[in-house]
Amino acid sequence: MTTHLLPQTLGLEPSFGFGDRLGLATQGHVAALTQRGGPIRGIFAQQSIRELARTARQPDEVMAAATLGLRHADFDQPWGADADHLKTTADAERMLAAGFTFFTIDPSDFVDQQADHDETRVLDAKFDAVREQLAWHEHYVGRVVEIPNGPGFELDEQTVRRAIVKYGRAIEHAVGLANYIHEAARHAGRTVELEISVDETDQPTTVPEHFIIADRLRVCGTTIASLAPRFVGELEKGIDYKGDVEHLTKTLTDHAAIAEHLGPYKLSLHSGSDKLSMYQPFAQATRGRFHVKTAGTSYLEALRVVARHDPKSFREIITFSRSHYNEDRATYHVSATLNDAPPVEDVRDDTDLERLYLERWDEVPEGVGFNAPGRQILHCTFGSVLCDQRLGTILRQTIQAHPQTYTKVLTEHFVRHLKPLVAGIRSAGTTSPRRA
Ligand SMILES: O=C(O)[C@@H](O)[C@H](O)[C@H](O)C(=O)CO
Repeated sequence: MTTHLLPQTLGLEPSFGFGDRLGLATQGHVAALTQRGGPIRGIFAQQSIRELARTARQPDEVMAAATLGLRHADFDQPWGADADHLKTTADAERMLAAGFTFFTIDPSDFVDQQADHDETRVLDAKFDAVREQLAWHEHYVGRVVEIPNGPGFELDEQTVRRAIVKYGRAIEHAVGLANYIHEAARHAGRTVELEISVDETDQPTTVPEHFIIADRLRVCGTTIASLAPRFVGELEKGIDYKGDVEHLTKTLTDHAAIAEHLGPYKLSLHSGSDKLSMYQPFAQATRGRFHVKTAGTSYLEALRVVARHDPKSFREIITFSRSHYNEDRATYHVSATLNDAPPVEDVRDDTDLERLYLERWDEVPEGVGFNAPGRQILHCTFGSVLCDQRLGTILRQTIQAHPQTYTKVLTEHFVRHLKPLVAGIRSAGTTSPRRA
């Protein structure tokens, strides 16, 4: 059976990112996608520059691990490779050289988040400072926007000024980096696709802001495969969605209508691990034009293998992770504190300890609110554990000694993720491109 050993662009097909911080998870990822992925394509090589730095890995190691896992699994479908959260041309060069095909541009360093809170006097001063450079203000003020099958709104002066101050420089940076990536890929004889991610802001991306971002990209000739807005609610690492799913669904429908009208392009869900209550509405509202990005949850399932085969080392990893959590959580959206989960010495039973630190949303007894601070403490400290000579070695050796267990727990875990996504595609009545 021939296999697709090289990643390729996936276009508008529904896709799912299986970030793998150990480089040992691909076979479990493939098993889950093959079992319950339906029309969803897999992105089996996915790491952000931040993850590479925290795990001291190189892009070509990520690509090699995914390719090896796919070869062992005899995988014969198209797949993608996501160079995630790129901020500079140097980031892009590294990932292009390693053969990545999907480039996620992260212009968040140029997003002025304070604009959401600035009083008019301050906002006007900031706007006056950029109005010459970002001379597209007149193009939007007073415009009445009617999106087919979507929202209608008027772009008043304050809305446009705030959007320009908040996102204007970020859009310019994203367009510049997109042009660089396309030119570098052309020189290398490669085909690539782009995502723009503005998901890591404190405030949600409003529908008018999304419209202005997408329309500027269109006017500048920047074609994207996907866009990652900051959705409403709380999308914390390693746990389910926190918020009003009904309100989320309404905003997803609006965002999807803009993507259809100004693209088409996919909506991308970052921190997509374990967002079980989001998946069906997300897939349905986008009518299958979505990308879901996960990474931390595969690392947590690796710790589950240690919990089951070497509980003593699992205890040591928890204690070590707790000692690093307050520092490592700095760039991640999490709410757990060390007081929310007990130190290992307070939990005698090993099974209880696995449940306390690795409990999943669908294992929570009916009526008990899902909150998993232990998951967040372990999720954010992946880099410290993997780079610790002793514990990183124990973790890798345990997985290599019990590959079937890792494949089993990953398959079970990602089937839970994929089932609601496929159900959402089907309930939207789309006939997403069938597998070749
Ligand atoms: O930790 C990271 O930097 C990545 O996993 C990043 O958060 C990624 O974009 C993501 O959201 C995966 O869940």
